[in-house]
Amino acid sequence: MSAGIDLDDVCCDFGSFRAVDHVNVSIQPGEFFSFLGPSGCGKTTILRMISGFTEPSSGVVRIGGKDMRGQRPNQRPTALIFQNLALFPLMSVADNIAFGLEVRGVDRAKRRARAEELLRLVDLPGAGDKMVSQLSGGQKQRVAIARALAVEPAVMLLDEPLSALDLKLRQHMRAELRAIQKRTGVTFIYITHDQGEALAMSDRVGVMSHGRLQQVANPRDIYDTPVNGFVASFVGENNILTGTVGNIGQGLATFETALGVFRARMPATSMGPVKLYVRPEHMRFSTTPGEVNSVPVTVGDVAFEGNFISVHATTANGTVLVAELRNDGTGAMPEPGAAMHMSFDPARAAILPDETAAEA
Ligand SMILES: Nc1ncnc2c1ncn2[C@@H]1O[C@H](COP(=O)(O)OP(=O)(O)OP(=O)(O)O)[C@@H](O)[C@H]1O
Repeated sequence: MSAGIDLDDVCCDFGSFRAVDHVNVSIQPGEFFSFLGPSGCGKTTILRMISGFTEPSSGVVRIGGKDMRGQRPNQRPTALIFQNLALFPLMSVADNIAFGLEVRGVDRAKRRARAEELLRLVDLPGAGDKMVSQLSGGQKQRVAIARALAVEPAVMLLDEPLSALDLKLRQHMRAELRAIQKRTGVTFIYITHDQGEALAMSDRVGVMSHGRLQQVANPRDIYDTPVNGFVASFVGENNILTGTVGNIGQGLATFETALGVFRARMPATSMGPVKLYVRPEHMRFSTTPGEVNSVPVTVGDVAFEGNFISVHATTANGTVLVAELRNDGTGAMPEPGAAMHMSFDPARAAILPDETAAEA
């Protein structure tokens, strides 16, 4: 019932502009896979090439191992869900869900039974007789998913389906979508520019920039071990320092900056420019200098955010460093104006090819 998808060296050109640039990825049957990236990076174009609305300029899309060249959208085992749901407002919920089955000539009793089954699946049991106009945004979204699932697609393609919903509902629907995907076992391909959505729902995430797939990994690895400055900066926050690499050995390197010499992981030797990236939650404060990677600072803004405390501090040369401290009552809590030391564990900092280099 679910199928894998292979994008084999796929490119898509619009005139002289290359929107998708040599993308290679294999998505497993039953996987929840997200393409994550900023506006214009080529996500929708990838989805359109999978669904058949756009043909690749070169390369091959395979669904369930089958070459899709020449296969029209309605010949592909895919269903597409957009932000604008295009439900029929004057039809009942059940008729909306069963619409695709009616087109295929399935009889009324079977359509109704299938609609009820799908309503239970999306957690709207008994809502079949309601009109679409009586539903909330989140309920409409679930009806749209049920309607797409009615025709038993092997692959669901979701194009920012939650972006029209308010924040609370969006967060709730993340868990719903994930649960629906697990229950059905259908392959979900989800595109979004919202890192929180991609990280929370996906088995794996493909981060894109300028038509290129920068990294494909599970959410934890995307966040903890980004391969370059673009991924590090697009997914989460960072303190970023410029400098030059000194000695390299056993995965760690020294990095000479205007603030002093630091040690950090260097996952790959890069021929181009590199920068040092440290996430705010890995910065520590102390009243005495730390043993490694320590820099004296003057504490600036201390913002209480509930579960964490965000602290800005300034070094002697005016560089602003940001820390996020857990609000758990442990560790020295910086006070505005205090002279302190900030430090970070070398294993928690990375020297990576810099952002502009990754995007070039
Ligand atoms: N039919 C087209 N003709 C010309 N250029 C196009 C066409 N479709 C897309 N593009 C361009 O290709 C690039 C990628 O577009 P795409 O819609 O895939 O991006 P996206 O990552 O989905 O962005 P968004 O998040 O804003 O939807 C953009 O620069 C866009 O302007």
